[in-house]
Amino acid sequence: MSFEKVAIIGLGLQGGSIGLATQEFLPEVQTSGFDLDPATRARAADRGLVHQVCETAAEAVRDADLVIFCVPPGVMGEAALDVRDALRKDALISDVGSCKQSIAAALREALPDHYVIPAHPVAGTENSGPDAGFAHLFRNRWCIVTPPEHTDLVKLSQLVEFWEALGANVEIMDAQHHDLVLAVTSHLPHLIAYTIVGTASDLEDVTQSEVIKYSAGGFRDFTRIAASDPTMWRDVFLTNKEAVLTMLQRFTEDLTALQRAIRVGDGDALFEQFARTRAIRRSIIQEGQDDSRPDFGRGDHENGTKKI
Ligand SMILES: NC(=O)c1ccc[n+]([C@@H]2O[C@H](COP(=O)([O-])OP(=O)(O)OC[C@H]3O[C@@H](n4cnc5c(N)ncnc54)[C@H](O)[C@@H]3O)[C@@H](O)[C@H]2O)c1
Ligand SMILES: O=C(O)C(=O)C[C@]1(C(=O)O)C=C[C@@H](O)C=C1
Repeated sequence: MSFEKVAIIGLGLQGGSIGLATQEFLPEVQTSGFDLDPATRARAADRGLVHQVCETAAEAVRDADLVIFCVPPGVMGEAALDVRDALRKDALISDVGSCKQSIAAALREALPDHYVIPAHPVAGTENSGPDAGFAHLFRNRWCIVTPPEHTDLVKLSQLVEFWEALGANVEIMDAQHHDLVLAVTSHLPHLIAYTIVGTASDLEDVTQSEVIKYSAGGFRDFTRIAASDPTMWRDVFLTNKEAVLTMLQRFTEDLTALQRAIRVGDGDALFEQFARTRAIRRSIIQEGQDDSRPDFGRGDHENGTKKI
């Protein structure tokens, strides 16, 4: 492995998982970490999320040749500014943020003299904080790397090698394209889940206890997604605003078309749409991309997504 010391800023789900995975799959690499929250630092030390939990961000990045920011999207820039003067000159800067264009801009503005190669592991759960991380989070999951034009190819291949060592399948993508794709595959589904769970619990003739009692079906899957971290998701929608609004516009048009089909009794239109989406789900399963990985089910780890 090209890196000798990896510093992780933010020791929640992502930071903790990177720390644990690095220790498990790259035992020769030193890991250090910092979190703004003292209770999280204490818990990170108890769980051994990294070899060394530091009291300051500057101390964590000292001598590190890879620094990964694992904080909410809205504070990437300020977290980077915190370490600017303590960084090694040749340290590679990366992150795991869910949106790429605005985070890349914030990191580059804070650290103009460093190589910044952003990344996004498309792997997560609805849990957050220092107890949420686990070493196998990235196994067989995509990690999308969004290098800037004319990036240093050696540094890029080192970062790819790092993520592959943690078990991820790496894809290189343009940041703008990433934000558009993830707006529809990740951000919009979260917005829909937050909306539908809120709507159900707001209904005057449906009590809270009924929402819980009858949520054994499809609705239950929505409640899992809607339990995701409010800080992170507030930041995702504010930092990927344009792409989300574009996709939301398309979604609203399609929803209106279905609404009309129901109103006018157009069963063919409904059947056609549902048959098309069923085929999509089945092709995902055929390609082995469903979420029923043997290491990702109930009981295999403490805090991963449980199938419900
Ligand atoms: N949760 C997911 O499913 C998921 C998946 C892929 C990527 N991401 C991205 O990963 C990043 C982290 O998300 P997470 O799920 O690990 O969140 P998390 O809430 O579990 O962890 C974030 C941690 O950052 C700490 N923090 C906040 N500001 C800080 C600062 N200025 N300096 C140091 N620490 C600070 C918080 O105390 C917290 O412990 C986000 O940018 C998110 O978009 C999340
Ligand atoms: O499985 C989940 O709970 C997730 O929401 C993970 C998920 C996703 O939407 O796929 C959430 C945010 C990310 O940036 C990447 C992964």
